[in-house]
Amino acid sequence: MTDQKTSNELRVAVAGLGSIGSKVATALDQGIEGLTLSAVAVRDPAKHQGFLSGLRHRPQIMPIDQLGAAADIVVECAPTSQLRAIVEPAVKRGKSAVVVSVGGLLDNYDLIDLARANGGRILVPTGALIGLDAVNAAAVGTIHSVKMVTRKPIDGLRGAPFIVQNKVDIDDLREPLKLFEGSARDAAKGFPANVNVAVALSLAGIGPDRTQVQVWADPTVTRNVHRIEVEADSARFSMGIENIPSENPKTGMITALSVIALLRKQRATLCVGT
Ligand SMILES: NC(=O)C1=CN([C@@H]2O[C@H](COP(=O)(O)OP(=O)(O)OC[C@H]3O[C@@H](n4cnc5c(N)ncnc54)[C@H](O)[C@@H]3O)[C@@H](O)[C@H]2O)C=CC1
Ligand SMILES: O=C([O-])CC(=O)C(=O)O
Repeated sequence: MTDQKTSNELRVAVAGLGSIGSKVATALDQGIEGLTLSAVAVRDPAKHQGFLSGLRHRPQIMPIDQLGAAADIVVECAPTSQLRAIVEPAVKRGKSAVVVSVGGLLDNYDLIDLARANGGRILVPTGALIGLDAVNAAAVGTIHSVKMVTRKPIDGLRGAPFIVQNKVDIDDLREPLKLFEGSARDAAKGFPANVNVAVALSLAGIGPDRTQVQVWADPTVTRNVHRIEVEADSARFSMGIENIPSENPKTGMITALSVIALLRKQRATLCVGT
């Protein structure tokens, strides 16, 4: 597919049609002002035939690293391991990349310089979190501290590298267990599919080394619970969100909705919130 445009609509490509990507693709297909779903990348096309046939306008299926040539905005909805293959070709061409695997940005920080050098953009939605508008605003002044506590049901944590490497048995827990306490950077290494939110929070505020994170395995909760305390020279605020897990137990349902809300803002006449 060439990079030629046929209308003023922004062409959007979705990389990965899992829990987040399938909802984003559906919303685009149903209509978001000024945006068209132009392409998708999937690992196993046969698995997604039913879904793609149900769309009103069938997008092209392309290899993940070619989406950047076929769209104005590429939405990364894949595992962290695919982040670079998705974002690099887009920002190199001066396009925008929406990134949900935010933790992966920490190991690929040069992508931000690459985007800057080529007029590209990297957009991080608030995702499964809350209040990044307030954190952004507070960061214009001075933030003294940001603390976040994440509690997830056991199903949402199984297989995390921290748990596997430290051989922690979480299956028979009867009460909450604090698994980790440290920086957002280290939390992302230990729990790459669980604390993208902590990295997004850190990038909005005081960075991945100063943002303090706790991760708890909690058999008493059924939702992914995040509580945040911010102490700044302009304000002190506490925020909390209790996410209903999607069909992927690690991922809160609101994450896809946050991406859709961000896409709606790209061409909306009225934009509310920063
Ligand atoms: N920023 C945030 O607030 C949040 C971010 N996330 C992150 O978002 C990402 C996506 O999450 P989910 O949709 O729940 O994951 P998912 O596992 O449901 O979907 C990922 C999809 O990517 C596909 N995929 C993998 N390799 C591919 C390739 N080479 N080409 C094309 N497709 C490929 C998989 O087949 C799968 O369908 C994850 O990294 C997750 O950790 C999740 C929750 C919150
Ligand atoms: O969905 C959530 O609650 C948060 C999550 O998985 C992440 O940040 O990776």
